[in-house]
Amino acid sequence: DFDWTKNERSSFYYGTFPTGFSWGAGTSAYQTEGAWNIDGKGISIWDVFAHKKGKIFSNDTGDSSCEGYYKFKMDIVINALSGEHINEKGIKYYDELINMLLENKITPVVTLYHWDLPQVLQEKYGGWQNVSMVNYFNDFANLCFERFGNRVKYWITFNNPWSIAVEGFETGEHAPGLKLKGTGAYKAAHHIIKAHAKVWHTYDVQWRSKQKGLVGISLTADWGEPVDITNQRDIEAAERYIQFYLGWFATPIFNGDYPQVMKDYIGRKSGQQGLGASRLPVFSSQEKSYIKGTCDFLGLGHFTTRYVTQKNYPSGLGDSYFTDRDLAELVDPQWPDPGSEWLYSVPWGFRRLLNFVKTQYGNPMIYVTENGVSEKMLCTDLCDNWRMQYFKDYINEMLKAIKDGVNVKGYTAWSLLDNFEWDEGFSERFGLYYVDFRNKNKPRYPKASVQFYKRIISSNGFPNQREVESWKRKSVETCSSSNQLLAADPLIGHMEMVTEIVVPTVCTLCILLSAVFLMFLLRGRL
Ligand SMILES: CCCCCCCCCCCCC/C=C/[C@@H](O)[C@@H](N)CO[C@@H]1O[C@H](CO)[C@H](O)[C@H](O)[C@H]1O
Repeated sequence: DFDWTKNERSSFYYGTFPTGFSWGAGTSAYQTEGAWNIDGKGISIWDVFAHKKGKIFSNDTGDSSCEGYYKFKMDIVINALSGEHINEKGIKYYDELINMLLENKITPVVTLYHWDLPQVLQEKYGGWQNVSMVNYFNDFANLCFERFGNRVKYWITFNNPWSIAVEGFETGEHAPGLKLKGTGAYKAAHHIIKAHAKVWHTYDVQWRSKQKGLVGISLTADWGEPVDITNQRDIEAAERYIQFYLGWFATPIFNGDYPQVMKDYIGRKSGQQGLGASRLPVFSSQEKSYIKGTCDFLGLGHFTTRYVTQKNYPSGLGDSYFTDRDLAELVDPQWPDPGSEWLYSVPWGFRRLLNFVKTQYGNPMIYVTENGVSEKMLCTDLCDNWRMQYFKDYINEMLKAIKDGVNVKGYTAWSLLDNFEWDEGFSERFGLYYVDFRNKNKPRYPKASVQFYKRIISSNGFPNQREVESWKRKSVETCSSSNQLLAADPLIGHMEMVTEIVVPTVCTLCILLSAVFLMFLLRGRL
């Protein structure tokens, strides 16, 4: 069992990762591609949500975003870190993307669902509130296995189902923007877990022997640390925090059913509300055994930590996912928080979370799929010291976890590029590369952190103190010149406008005027 009382916070560990450890940087379709209505692409729930006024910071949309649909070839070069109707143009785009990744010796790890459900499925069936999504998602996954599976060997069914369920159907901050408090998130999660399991079985039965790939799911979770490690009630509250976050999805997939503590708490509160059944749906015994074991590897997204303490929420006063947990979340004001208001840098929480996964789910193979830190929109400093510090410390805690025996096989930094940060629009930047969204060409500029991350990758870790300390210095040296280029960008943008709009317009006018003048001249002569 996980030992809650052991909280060792050791100093920096110099050493390297096991040979063959994988390194990467992540992106997602809606957040980077743009081209929202091009080449026959259907409309997704995020297209519709972002077009509604007042849903996204500054009413930003992902309509053009980083223009990744057009610029992916360039992005692959910079990433060289060491239904019924099938849209063939879309298939061609992903074909080329995958081929180009492979040509550049980058292994594609493909996420089938990163939140952009076709809007038609939302309108017709209620999206993830409806069990019919299980079959639709399975058809889609099957098509992807058929078309891309000869080249893609790592498949992730869902990215961060916690956010899909809670932010999409409980708080309504994400698409489809529904506030079905205390029921919607549980129902969505139930169907997502079933859909995941079905897709894993489809791969297992129809494709695995030919394609020899792996299918996993990517779960995101914060770490929850008891406020008082000697207080049993705080320890139990912290464990509930994790079980309602990670365990909600991981326990059915690894152990066959929802965490007991979720069944107990939601069941009791539903009873107190006078409901005949728990708001947490129930898996039949057949479903439990079908779902159990449907994970070849666990993708793990992790960004931050909370202190947790017991807090009772009497039933009947606005029941929700949040009040079902009977806990309060706290943060230490000393923790650095450079960007998103929910994101505090607490590296030691990462090692604790990884060890929790090891003890709870039988030490599965883990790929860290998302980990990173943002800065606010107005920050245009490419010398991102705080991000270098974040990556250095979080990656180091992951290394310590590997030394503890956790089976981590790879790490993906979030994110390759600044991009559309969901309800925060473009106001929070997570990228290793800065994207100038003011310029229609969306130029990319390397931040110091990408140089730093490249050094971690090429050394496969942190060889010794002297070398690691020199990395920051060297990375900052290169970012000052990029800062100058970025500062000149409005000027370049202005010059581009002059060459692309003003000059052609003036030339056209000149030609027209000359033609009119010539006509007058000829008329006079005749
Ligand atoms: C008792 C009542 C309390 C009510 C409190 C309600 C407030 C809840 C708000 C929840 C906000 C959680 C925000 C955290 C989200 C992250 O886990 C999530 N963003 C991680 O997902 C990935 O994030 C990346 C960067 O943010 C990136 O956008 C990626 O696409 C996501 O997968």
